[in-house]
Amino acid sequence: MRTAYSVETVRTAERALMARLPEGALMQRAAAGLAAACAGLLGRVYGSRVVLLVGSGDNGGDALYAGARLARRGAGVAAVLLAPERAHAAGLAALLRAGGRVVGAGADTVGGAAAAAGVGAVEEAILRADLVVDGIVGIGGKGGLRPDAAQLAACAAESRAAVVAVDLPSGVDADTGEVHGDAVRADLTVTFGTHKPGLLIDPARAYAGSVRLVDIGLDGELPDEAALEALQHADVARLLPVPGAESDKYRRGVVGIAAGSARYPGAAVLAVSGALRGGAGAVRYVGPAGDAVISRFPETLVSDRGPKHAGRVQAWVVGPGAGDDASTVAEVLACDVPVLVDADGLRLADRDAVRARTAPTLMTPHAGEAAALLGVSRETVEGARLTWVRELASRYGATVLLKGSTTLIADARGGAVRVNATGTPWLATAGSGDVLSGLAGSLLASGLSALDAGSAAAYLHGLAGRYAADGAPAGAHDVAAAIPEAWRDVRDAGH
Ligand SMILES: NC(=O)C1=CN([C@@H]2O[C@H](COP(=O)(O)OP(=O)(O)OC[C@H]3O[C@@H](n4cnc5c(N)ncnc54)[C@H](OP(=O)(O)O)[C@@H]3O)[C@@H](O)[C@H]2O)[C@@H](O)CC1
Ligand SMILES: [K+]
Repeated sequence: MRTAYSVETVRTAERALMARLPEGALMQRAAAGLAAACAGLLGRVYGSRVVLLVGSGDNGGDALYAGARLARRGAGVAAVLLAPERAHAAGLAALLRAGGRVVGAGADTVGGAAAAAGVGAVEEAILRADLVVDGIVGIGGKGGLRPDAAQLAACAAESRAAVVAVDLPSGVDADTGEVHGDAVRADLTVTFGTHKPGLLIDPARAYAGSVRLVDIGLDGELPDEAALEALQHADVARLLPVPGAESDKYRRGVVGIAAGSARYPGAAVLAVSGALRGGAGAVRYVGPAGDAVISRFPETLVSDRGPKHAGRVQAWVVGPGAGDDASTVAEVLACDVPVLVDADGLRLADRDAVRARTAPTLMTPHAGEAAALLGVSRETVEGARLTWVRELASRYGATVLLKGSTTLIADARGGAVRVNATGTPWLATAGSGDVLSGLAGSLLASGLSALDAGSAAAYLHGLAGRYAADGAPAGAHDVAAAIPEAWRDVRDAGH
C-alpha cells in the first residue's frame, strides 16, 4: 500500500526524527537521494548542464546540496537564487566549494567573477540546461507561485531540459492536490520520507510527473493512519473474494441490479456485465430492460417485480440509466442491505432517506454529478476533489466514490481516503460507469465493506480499462470483458 501524510504529520515526524540525529543529517539523506535521481535521469553527469531554482527555505537547501554532489561529479551547476540573502547558507557554500556558480541576482555578491548577472543570463542558462532542479518551495509553500518564481517555472517549461521537482512541484498544495495559480511542471518529483496527498491527487498529480520516494528514515515516526491510501496489487488481492469448497451461489452473495429504462436498456446490460465479473454468486435484475439483459447474459435472474419482492439479495445497485424512476430508487434505499447508488439514482435519491439507512451506502458520482449534488460547479469539484468527496460523504452519511482521473473514495466516518491510480483517460467512455457500478455492487454483495468494494472495483476497472484500450479506443463492454484478466493479474501478484 502506498500512503500519503499531511504536511502537519510530516513536520511532527521530522521533528521527532531530527531530535535523534546529528544536525543536517536529514537534509543530507534527502540531497543524496535527489542527486542520485538526477544522475539517473541525466545518464552522464560529467559535462552536463544543471540549473538549480533555489527558494529561501530548506527545499532550496536540498537543491543546493544535491547540486554540490552533481558538481563534484563534473556537472556544470548554476544556481538561481530567488532571495539571495535568504538562500540556505551552508548549502550554497557547499555548492560553491564544489565548483558550482550563481547566476542572476546575487551572482555578483556570492558567485565571483565567473558569475553572470541579470534576467537574460538566467533565462539563457535555463534554456541551455539539460536538467532543471525545482527547489523553489516544498511543504512550506502557500498558494500558487509568486510572480518571480512563476517566471522561472515558465522558462523551465519552455526549455528542453528535464525538470526534477524537489519534494513537490513548487506551487501545488501538498495536502489537497489543489493548484491555485502557477506551478512547476515536473518530469520527475523526488519526494522525501513519505508521499504527500497532493502527489497522488489531480490536478497536482499531473504536475508531478513520475514520483520517486526517497527513504530518509521517517517511517517509524509516522502514525498508522495515513491521510490517503493507494492500494496496490497485493492489497487488492487480499480483498478479492475466493469461493470456498462449500460455497453456493447464495453464500457467494447475490447482487441485485435495479437499472435501465425503456430509453436506456444498455445501462442495465452494462451494469449486469460488470456485476457478473465481480465475485457475486448470482446477479438478479429488476427493471424494464429484462429482455435485453437476458438475451446478452442468460445467467441473469430476471424478475419483473420490484426490488422489494425480487427475492434474496445481499446488495443492490440502483440508478444506471434509471431515467426518472424515483420510486425504484426509494424502494431500494429502504432495503436493509448495502446499496450502491449511481448515475440517475444520485439525482433521485432523497438525502434524508440515505442518511437514515443503517446498512452501508456507496455513492459513485463523477465530478459533474457530485457538483450537482453539492450545488457547486464541476470545475470547483475537479479543482478540489479531496475536499468535496469528504464533504459529500459527510452530507449524505455515505461512502462516496468520486470518479475521475484520480478516483477518490471517502467514508462518512472519516479515516484515510483511498485514491485509485489505475485509471486511464480511455475509461472516459459511455457506459464505463455502469460497468463499474455493477462490479462494485457485486463486491459489496460478496461481503466487502463499502470502502473496500469501491476501492477494489475502481482498481480492477482501471486495469481492465487499460487492458481493453491498450492505446486505442475501447467500448464499455470491452472494459467489462477485460475484468477477469485484471482480476487474475491482481490475484497472481498477491500470492
Ligand atoms: N524538515 C525536514 O526535516 C526536512 C525537510 N526537507 C526539505 O525541506 C522542505 C521544507 O522546508 P521549509 O520548511 O523551509 O519550507 P520550504 O518548502 O522550503 O518553503 C518555504 C519558503 O518558500 C517560500 N514560499 C512559500 N510559498 C511560496 C510561493 N507560493 N511561491 C514562492 N515561494 C514561496 C517562503 O517564503 P516566505 O514566505 O518566507 O517569503 C519560504 O522561504 C521540504 O519540502 C523538503 O524539501 C528535507 O531536507 C528533508 C528534511
Ligand atoms: K519544489
